[in-house]
Amino acid sequence: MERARVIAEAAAHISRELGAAAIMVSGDLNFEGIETGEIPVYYISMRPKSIIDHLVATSKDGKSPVKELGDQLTREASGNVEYVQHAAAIEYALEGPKNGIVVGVIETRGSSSIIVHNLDDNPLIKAMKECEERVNPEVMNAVLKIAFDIALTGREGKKIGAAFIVGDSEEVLKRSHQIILNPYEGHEEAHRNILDRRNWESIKEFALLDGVFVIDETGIVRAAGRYLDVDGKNIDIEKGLGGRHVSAAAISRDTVAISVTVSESGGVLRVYKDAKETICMESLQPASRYV
Ligand SMILES: Nc1ncnc2c1ncn2[C@@H]1O[C@H](COP(=O)(O)OP(=O)(O)OP(=O)(O)O)[C@@H](O)[C@H]1O
Repeated sequence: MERARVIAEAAAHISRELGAAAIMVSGDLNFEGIETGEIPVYYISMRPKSIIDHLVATSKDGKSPVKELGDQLTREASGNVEYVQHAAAIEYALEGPKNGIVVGVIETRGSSSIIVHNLDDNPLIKAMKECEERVNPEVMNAVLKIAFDIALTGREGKKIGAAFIVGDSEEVLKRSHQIILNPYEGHEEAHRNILDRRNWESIKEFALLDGVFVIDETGIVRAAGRYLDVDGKNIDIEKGLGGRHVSAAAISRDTVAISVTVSESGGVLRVYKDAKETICMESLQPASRYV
């Protein structure tokens, strides 16, 4: 039997035995005709760039070829685990499995890996769940979906950035002002509710404006085009990030709001809580589901 088939059969067997919630596949593997016991198979998109960078960061410091190969395999294995964690967290935020085991199958030209991953131990999912303790999970979920979409597709073919400050909205409004007229002012709540998908297009449109979105605990957009009047001193975030990220982190220190940002430059989604970056993810194309 060809290698890919053997790997797919083995992954399906492991998944059935462990009662997995999903199989996540990357690479040229065909599950047609393989008994998966109704476990859904997701085809995930390419590895995020950060993981590829990590993989190719080989150190050539005079190590023996065997040690070099060992290091390369370790990097490859940890890169694959990170890749499955990342893809599973994105599917968690979209409509994918919420808990249990996910079996990841990564097929590259040189190697095949089967990774058994417990979603309960996924650091990104844990961080999302911690946010959900503070903000209505449905509201958090809607914000993440919109943010992923903005990170992935931008607007009119251009990459754009955005920031959503979610929860504790009275305090956030007190610590901010409009830089342009608030496009949500005076509109009925039904048209400002982030839980209603029909309002998502206009939210994405207003993401083009300068400033942040302020969203209350029930999902009502209180304002867009809002400037955060916060003190960015002593905010310890990744070097190279500017005003959008510093102010988003600072407002999460000064209030109990959660900040979700999308960077214009790299399409990276970050979440700040209590001034700390708790999530940093490159956007990936949503997986396509096979079963
Ligand atoms: N204090 C603030 N409050 C609200 N919005 C802000 C604030 N500072 C900056 N912004 C918004 O962020 C945009 C980008 O600013 P800047 O490039 O300094 O941030 P950044 O963190 O580097 O973001 P990106 O990675 O997306 O470029 C500004 O055009 C503005 O819309």
